[in-house]
Amino acid sequence: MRIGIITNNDQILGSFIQPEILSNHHLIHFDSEEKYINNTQEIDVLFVDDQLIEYQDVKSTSKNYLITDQDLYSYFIKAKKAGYLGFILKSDQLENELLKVINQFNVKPVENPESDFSYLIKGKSKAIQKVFTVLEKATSSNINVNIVGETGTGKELIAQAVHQNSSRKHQNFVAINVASIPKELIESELFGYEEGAFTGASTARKGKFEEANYGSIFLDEIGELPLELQTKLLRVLQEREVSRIGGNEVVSLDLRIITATHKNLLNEVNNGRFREDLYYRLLGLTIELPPLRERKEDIIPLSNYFLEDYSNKNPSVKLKQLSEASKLKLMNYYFPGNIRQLRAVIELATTLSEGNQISDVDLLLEKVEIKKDLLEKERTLEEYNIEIIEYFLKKYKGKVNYVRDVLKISKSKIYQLIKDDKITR
Ligand SMILES: Nc1ncnc2c1ncn2[C@@H]1O[C@H](COP(=O)(O)OP(=O)(O)OP(=O)(O)O)[C@@H](O)[C@H]1O
Repeated sequence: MRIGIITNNDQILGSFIQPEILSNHHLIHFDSEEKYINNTQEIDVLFVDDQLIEYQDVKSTSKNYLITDQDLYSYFIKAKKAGYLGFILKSDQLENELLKVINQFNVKPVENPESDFSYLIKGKSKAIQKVFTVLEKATSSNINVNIVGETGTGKELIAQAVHQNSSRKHQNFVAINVASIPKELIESELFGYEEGAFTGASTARKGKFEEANYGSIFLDEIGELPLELQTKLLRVLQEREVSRIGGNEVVSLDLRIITATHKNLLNEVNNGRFREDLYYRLLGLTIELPPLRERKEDIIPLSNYFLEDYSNKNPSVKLKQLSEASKLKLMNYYFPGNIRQLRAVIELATTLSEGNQISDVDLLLEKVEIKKDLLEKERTLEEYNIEIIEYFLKKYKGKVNYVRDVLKISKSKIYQLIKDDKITR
């Protein structure tokens, strides 16, 4: 049995309810950000702060209660009409009232309330179970976490799961994608600046480290951090303090650092692109997210979850089922964009399909097409090989692992061709 509370009012969790008191129950705190609210379908009993009433779709399967400070009959009627079973008042009795409602549903305390990740991360494959085991270790300590996986495998989701299941869950989770910020802005984004620190710094601004203090910071694509900033980051991590650009004040840091990369960082170290000392500082626990094609048993459960999620978020969209042919098509596809691509394909198919079923033609999967003129010129077999390998290497943006899997050839063969200048990446 899972209990949820949606509120953006810290007071409710702060002064009225001590989170530890409810921690025997599976209390999940959502804030007003839509992404959390949209994750409430699997909650059994949900308490919603009345200030957020318009955000919450009470058609979800949970039993919904309002938390309100308006003891008004008309309000009660409104809540009933909106599908709420009742309401409890924001008062110093709030905690008792909450427990009364919970007990009414015979909610059994869960044995280990900190270790259920399945409300956020879907999938039942062995690979994902292994991820859950490492996640459990990560959340019960303050260790750094490093997530490795191809694009779209769920690295950011895992980072959120680490944060939301840790003792820091009521503090900020701040994510920053190093690769998406122009090089010259990364430093001020991470460390902040004082007014007048440089031209254009008309007001002082906190950096991401300060924003994340007491919570967690997620440094996505850390392998892209320029070398000079790696030195500064190392200093911040060693001294556990930060000061803004152009400032003298030092802020002590108490946060968890979660990093992610699609690159093999050790290779980057060996190639002199990543500082070895920083690599070891950040190392901590590593969570490897396998590509979707290596956990095929997750494809259909994930597809069903995305179908449900999409129709929950768009009340005018009916929940549709996958036909047998469409399941087969999904199972046989390669998914270079992993789970992100699967989600997009399913959402588009829902829109394209007529009726209650999604057929295989509704699933638009990018095809790998060999150039038509391939056979027009005469070549040796070796030349054909080179042309095909080069074609796929370009298609998959230089990702040798993809090409290896598609063409079933060894990585060393590809690297040899690159080394011999027979193909370019
Ligand atoms: N196990 C999962 N269960 C449900 N949704 C998932 C799962 N894994 C990934 N997703 C969804 O797939 C999409 C991509 O995930 P996410 O952004 O976490 O990937 P990423 O590895 O961080 O990608 P990138 O490397 O491109 O930043 C998101 O919409 C996320 O919610």
